[in-house]
Amino acid sequence: MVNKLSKGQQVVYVQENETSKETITFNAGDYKTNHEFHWPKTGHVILEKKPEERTPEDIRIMCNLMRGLHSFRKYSKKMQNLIAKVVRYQKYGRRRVVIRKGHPGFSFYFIFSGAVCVTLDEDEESVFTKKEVTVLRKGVCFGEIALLKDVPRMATIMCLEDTELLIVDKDEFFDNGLHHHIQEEFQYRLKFFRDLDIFSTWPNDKLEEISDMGRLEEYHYDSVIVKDSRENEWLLFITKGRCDVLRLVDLAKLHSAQLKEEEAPKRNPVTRVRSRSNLLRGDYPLSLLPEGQQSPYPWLVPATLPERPKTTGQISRRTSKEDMETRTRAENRCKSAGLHRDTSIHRQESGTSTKTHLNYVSS
Ligand SMILES: Nc1ncnc2c1ncn2[C@@H]1O[C@@H]2COP(=O)(O)O[C@H]2[C@H]1O
Repeated sequence: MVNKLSKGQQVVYVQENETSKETITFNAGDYKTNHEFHWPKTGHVILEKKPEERTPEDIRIMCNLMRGLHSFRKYSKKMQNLIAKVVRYQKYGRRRVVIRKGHPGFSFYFIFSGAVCVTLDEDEESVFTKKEVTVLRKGVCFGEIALLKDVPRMATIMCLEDTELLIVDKDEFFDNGLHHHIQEEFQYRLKFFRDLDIFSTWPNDKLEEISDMGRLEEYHYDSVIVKDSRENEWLLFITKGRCDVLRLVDLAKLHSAQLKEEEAPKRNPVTRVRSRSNLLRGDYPLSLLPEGQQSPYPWLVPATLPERPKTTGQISRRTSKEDMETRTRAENRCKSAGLHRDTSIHRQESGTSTKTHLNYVSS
């Protein structure tokens, strides 16, 4: 059963109940608020009570509040009720260390608001100077490894801003069977790695080690996974879906293009265009060549390109269709002249889903 609500000028269709099999006919993400909610007063009142004093109504309210956290939603209804019964609240300020690497583990955490950083470094302050760091935000849970494996904490977790955490302590974690769900996720990751050819010669304990340190993340269509791979400290494995690897090079800055141009000033009728536009400080990006304009590199003949696959990520997001075609033509001209490409695209796939699931391993 689908309900119709009006939202300003738009009409929004929503599922009436959780068990309905109807698919939503709009992208829920378009309506997501950017406002981050803090733990409300009603929640504080409930969490001040001891677990045994919390009423069914309290549990219902708690579950509603926690269902905004995707790691909480993964649990069954029954398990959600159990978590809501035993969870406690704690707020940490910026720079506070929640977990320190090497210490024993006593609790498991859900982030309700704010952001924390994961670091394997001895000096946790490095998170404020490193370019690329692992940040965990609202909805993510952490602190499961030390509890499950009965080992010291694998990493230090430090708050990047004021952060609200909902905490399940070790005894409740096991008494309520929370570890089963997490163990299943561990098994899934380990099996994934074991089935990969590149790890076929790895011993089990090493595979388990990288699998434990891995994270499973989910990305929606058209979202950027890594902005700059040179700054990235992770090895990424696609477990489901597909993504493009894009390389952007600013043609206007290409030294080799400049050299070619300087080598053939007489043959190059487009020097005119350059001085007229005065845009480019010496370089002439082929992508800016107007349609019908004679090429500055007459030996380059534009060829018809086979249709390119639709790309996700920055290029398709930033450029219009025309922009994309111009870019592709330019790229082709460069390629046939042995110059640099302005973009290079490698498609990486696993399955055909529009969502991409990644298994991360820190390098
Ligand atoms: N590489 C990582 N990326 C994100 N989180 C991690 C990473 N390694 C460890 N963690 C989390 O940080 C927590 C530190 O305490 P635990 O080892 O108990 O559990 C760990 C995981 O939940």
